[in-house]
Amino acid sequence: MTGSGSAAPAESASAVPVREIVVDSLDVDLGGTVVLADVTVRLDQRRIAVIGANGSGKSTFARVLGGLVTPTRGSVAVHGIDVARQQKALRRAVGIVFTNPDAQILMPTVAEDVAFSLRGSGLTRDEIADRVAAALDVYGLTALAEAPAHQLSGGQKQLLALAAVLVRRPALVIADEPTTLLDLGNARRVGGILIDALEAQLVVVTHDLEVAARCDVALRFAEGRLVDAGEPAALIADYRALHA
Ligand SMILES: Nc1ncnc2c1ncn2[C@@H]1O[C@H](COP(=O)(O)OP(=O)(O)OP(=O)(O)O)[C@@H](O)[C@H]1O
Repeated sequence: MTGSGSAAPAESASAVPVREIVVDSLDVDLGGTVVLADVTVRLDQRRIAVIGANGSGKSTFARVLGGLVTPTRGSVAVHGIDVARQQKALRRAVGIVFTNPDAQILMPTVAEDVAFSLRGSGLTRDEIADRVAAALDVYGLTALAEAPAHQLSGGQKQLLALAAVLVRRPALVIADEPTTLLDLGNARRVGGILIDALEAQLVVVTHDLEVAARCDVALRFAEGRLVDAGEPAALIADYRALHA
């Protein structure tokens, strides 16, 4: 299909219902450049892959969904939340994992950084401690709980950033190249968590076509336009053929 219309619904791996992302005639101009043009799509699948060439607009699309870039024209609703008008509700609903984890580390130690995500959550100290311990365990960071966060390796920081986002249990997780810095074992660990175990809806921007293939739907951007949306296997085969 072309850049407008609905992506074909795909079966969700999770029994938990997901809500919808509705993008209507979205344009984004940045610094006088058209970065996204006329993007229209409805997404109710749980795992959504965003692929395409460097500079095609993938990260900008993800940043719009996360409220970090404002639409120039058109509208975007994430689970019924207007991204341009309801920033506070959007921040509660969405967790964003950036490519550069340094930008997300806010506290001196690993455990404090994960706990910081739960400030204002209404949980008791004990509940926070339990959630933090469980998150550190899932990401293999327990032994580093008291380590200075800024001294971790790049891959360990990536795991910490994921733990700090997912501990809040957001309804939508946006991950921009989440496995870029990870070794094979940790890439599998993170892929397993995001793709297989997560109950939240996931938008993952990735150049890793194996990750994209494991999603329920894939979107392909080219030169700021959504040029393909649908079942990942066929879409990826077409994309590979373009570069054969
Ligand atoms: N703040 C900005 N001002 C002007 N142009 C921008 C800005 N941010 C991004 N762009 C441009 O928008 C285009 C799309 O960028 P974007 O980061 O969304 O692409 P991408 O598909 O995620 O690329 P990559 O795969 O390389 O990460 C690029 O040409 C980029 O230079």
